[in-house]
Amino acid sequence: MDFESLFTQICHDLEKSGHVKEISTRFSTCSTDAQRISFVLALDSVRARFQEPLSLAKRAISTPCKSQELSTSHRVEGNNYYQKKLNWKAISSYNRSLLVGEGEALALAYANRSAVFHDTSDWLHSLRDIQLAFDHGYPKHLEYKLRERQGNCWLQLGHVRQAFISFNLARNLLLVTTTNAQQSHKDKLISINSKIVKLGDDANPTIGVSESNESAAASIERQVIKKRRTAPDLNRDSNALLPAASTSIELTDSDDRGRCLVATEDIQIGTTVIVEKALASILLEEFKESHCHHCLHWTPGPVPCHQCSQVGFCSTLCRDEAWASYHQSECGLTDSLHGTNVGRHGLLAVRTVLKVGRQRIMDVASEDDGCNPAGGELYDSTDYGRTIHRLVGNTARRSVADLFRRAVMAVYLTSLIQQQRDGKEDDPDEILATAVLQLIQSYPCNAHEISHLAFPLPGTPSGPDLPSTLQQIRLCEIGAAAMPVLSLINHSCDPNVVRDCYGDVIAVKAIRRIARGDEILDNYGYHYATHDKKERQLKLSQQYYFRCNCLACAQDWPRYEDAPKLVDRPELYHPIHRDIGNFSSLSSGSCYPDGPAHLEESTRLFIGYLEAMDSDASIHLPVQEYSMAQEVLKHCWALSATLSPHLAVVV
Ligand SMILES: C[S@@+](CC[C@H](N)C(=O)[O-])C[C@H]1O[C@@H](n2cnc3c(N)ncnc32)[C@H](O)[C@@H]1O
Repeated sequence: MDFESLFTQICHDLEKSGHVKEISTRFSTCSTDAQRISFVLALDSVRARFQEPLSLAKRAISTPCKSQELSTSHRVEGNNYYQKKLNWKAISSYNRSLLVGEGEALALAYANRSAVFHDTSDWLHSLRDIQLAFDHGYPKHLEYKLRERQGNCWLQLGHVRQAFISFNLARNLLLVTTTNAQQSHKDKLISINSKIVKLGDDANPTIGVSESNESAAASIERQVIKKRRTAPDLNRDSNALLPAASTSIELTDSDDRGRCLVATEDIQIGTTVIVEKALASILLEEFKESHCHHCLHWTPGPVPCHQCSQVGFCSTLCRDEAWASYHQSECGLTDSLHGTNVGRHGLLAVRTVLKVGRQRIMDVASEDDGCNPAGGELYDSTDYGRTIHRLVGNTARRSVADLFRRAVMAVYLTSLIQQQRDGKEDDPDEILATAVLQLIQSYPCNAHEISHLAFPLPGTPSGPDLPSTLQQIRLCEIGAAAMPVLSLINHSCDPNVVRDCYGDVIAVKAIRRIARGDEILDNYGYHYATHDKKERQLKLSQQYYFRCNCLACAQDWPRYEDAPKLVDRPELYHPIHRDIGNFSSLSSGSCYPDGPAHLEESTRLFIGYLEAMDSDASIHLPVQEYSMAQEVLKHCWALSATLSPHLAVVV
């Protein structure tokens, strides 16, 4: 149930009771989040209003969400698309069939999806789906088909022995099938025999068939995981006190903006200074069919959760890791949680407490001395207590009404995740609710967006006949993440670093020259080139509670379109415009995977232009060409981080 409606009802109840003023005065005397939670928990009107949504959530959790019938209908829809060669649409229907499938329906959907992957030369995903079809009890009398497909995939991947094993299994199965008198079976047998003969004696394996198949399944899974784009390495050794960052930066304190990161040496444009994996992350609901619920990487063929029909994973490894870590506590509740409409920060807060676990949260609460030291001690991204727990929440600057609303939200979310299948009635856990309250204050000022480039796909209105240019590629927000080290970076409307996402890992690169001693500055979504000063200042003060004093604000720089051009420097102006024109007209064909030589070339070119402008004392920002060169560079990096055509929402 939607939290805002619930909260409005609670406020009405309080007004009707005539106690609003008194409650507000008493609530304003609470000085800690623990006190705020205890206060809300003691209000009968709040508990009473929670009863209905909580029993609905409990019912949802115990309602079976897998359905053979629904799975079959999505599969049949997929088969129709497949026959019409609408491969992406077929995959999308099979994905849906798999999310809701169980038993044989699951096996059949995996098998059918493997056919599309096979036909689109995605041998690895085809092999993986074939294996999963067997694991879920694919009918024996049809197995020969999958074995032959499996043999083809192995062959294409250069694994001749595995191909030989699969073709032999296909032949043996065909020989014993009852209908082998049919002509089609005979033809198939001849074709498989000829494949086996072609492979020759060299391929004849010495190891047992079942043993090799088992290790093959593990190796397929490893290969699927290896296909994910990985972040670049840090430019230097990792900083001993700040392991996600390089020794080129360190954590310190500033007079007016709290903790900050500064350069310990001159940093060149393009240098990777931070590579951090999220302590916790969430995927937005609309991407559940195209991205992994756990690592947030794009996947053409998600593997569903064993129990619920709401989430998919890029691999069985991610599925098992998520289950062991947090998914078993939220399984069946994801629809109820999304239904609260509390937004990404509320959902991320819930995910964080589930992932960290009650015991650790309790330990951290008891150790908390309220200090927030900068530097001098280890700041490890995996350590909730020393990092995420201590993020700036701007509590003192929040109004009583804002804190009350958040405290009620924290209790509601905590009560939801405490709903159990066994029907036990638990009182809301104060420790967890307090942690959630702290996070829903700090995340709006600290959490990071996870984004992914979306390409138009063949078969969508914008492709494939039209060359899809870079303008058609959109940066989509697909999730949110808690990144402890990135959360130490302060804002500038003219930042010197940018972020690139590799699933739930973010790499931070210099987009300007950074001199030793300079602060590392990111942009919180309000850049001088795109938003004017008034709007920036307003948004930053509303969400982040500070007044920006960066150079762009101090000198009130014009936005991009009103900034001067470098016309009096033809030796830079002309080549920059020429190369931007060349870059923009690149077709998607050359942007797509695995041969991004032109991206490296463009990256090198535009770093060169930015270096030239940075080192020329006669060029003063803002300058249009500087912004343009930065934009191209950001685009090159984002493309290199994604580079996979995918099913996400596009244009
Ligand atoms: C993501 S945190 C940055 C790290 C923070 N300084 C700390 O001590 O943890 C965001 C908060 O830092 C402060 N901040 C960020 N940029 C700032 C700036 N340019 N000027 C003043 N305060 C800033 C604001 O309090 C903001 O809510």
